Amino acid sequence: MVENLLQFEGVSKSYRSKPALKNVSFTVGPGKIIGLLGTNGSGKSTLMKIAAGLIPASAGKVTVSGEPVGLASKAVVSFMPDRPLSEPWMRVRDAVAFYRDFYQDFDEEKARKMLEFMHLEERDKVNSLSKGMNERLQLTLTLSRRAKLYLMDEPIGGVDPVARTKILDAIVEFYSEDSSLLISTHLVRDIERIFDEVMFIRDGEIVLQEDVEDLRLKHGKSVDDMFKEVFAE
Ligand SMILES: Nc1ncnc2c1ncn2[C@@H]1O[C@H](COP(=O)(O)OP(=O)(O)OP(=O)(O)O)[C@@H](O)[C@H]1O
Repeated sequence: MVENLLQFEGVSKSYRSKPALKNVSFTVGPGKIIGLLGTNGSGKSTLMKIAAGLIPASAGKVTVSGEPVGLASKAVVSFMPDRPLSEPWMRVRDAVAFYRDFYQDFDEEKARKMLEFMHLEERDKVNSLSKGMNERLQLTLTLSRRAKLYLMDEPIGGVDPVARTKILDAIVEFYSEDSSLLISTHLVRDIERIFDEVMFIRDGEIVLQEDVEDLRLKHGKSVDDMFKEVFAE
């Protein structure tokens, strides 16, 4: 039996009375890079935060490797938030030390290699890093944990095309194939080359989940073309 790394069953979430996720069900298998694609406000961050155990669902069931989301799942899920998790005084080396002390599964050797790949200096102040360099640091910290499931919320949002390429190359280079990676974005064209599978989310509902090769064969379209078609206003 193939183990489901992440499973949502009938998950809904409302903020006060406003629905953000409506009866969402899907599974993520091991060894895949999956794109969670949707326009602004479609529910991507909400879904990510629920999977990471940062906010509760209003209804439904969420499991990671068969266990309900909670302390045990947090130990095997590495979440890259859309804003940096660091203190203003920190240098890159402090941020790395902070992660090392906090997460037992942190691979310092891998972090060093990634910092080098990303052209980040250990003495750089986190506060004075550009947006793109900051995203590189967040990605380094997130991927340096030996997790089963990586969740990345808009890892290439707000950076220029050169930085995007570097970040995507780092994901491909440093991702370990026995884990899975769920990446949310609306920048489909730049990133579709790295996806095995895509999920389209619209107004809080998953409207398509498909293997990227199948999608291209079946519809004769790139993911980006499909995305534009599904989300045309
Ligand atoms: N803390 C909150 N309080 C109230 N409403 C919220 C909150 N967070 C999100 N929402 C609403 O829930 C819906 C889904 O938001 P969410 O942030 O999940 O979307 P998203 O797809 O990540 O969007 P974006 O690409 O713009 O980041 C939106 O309508 C948003 O306004």
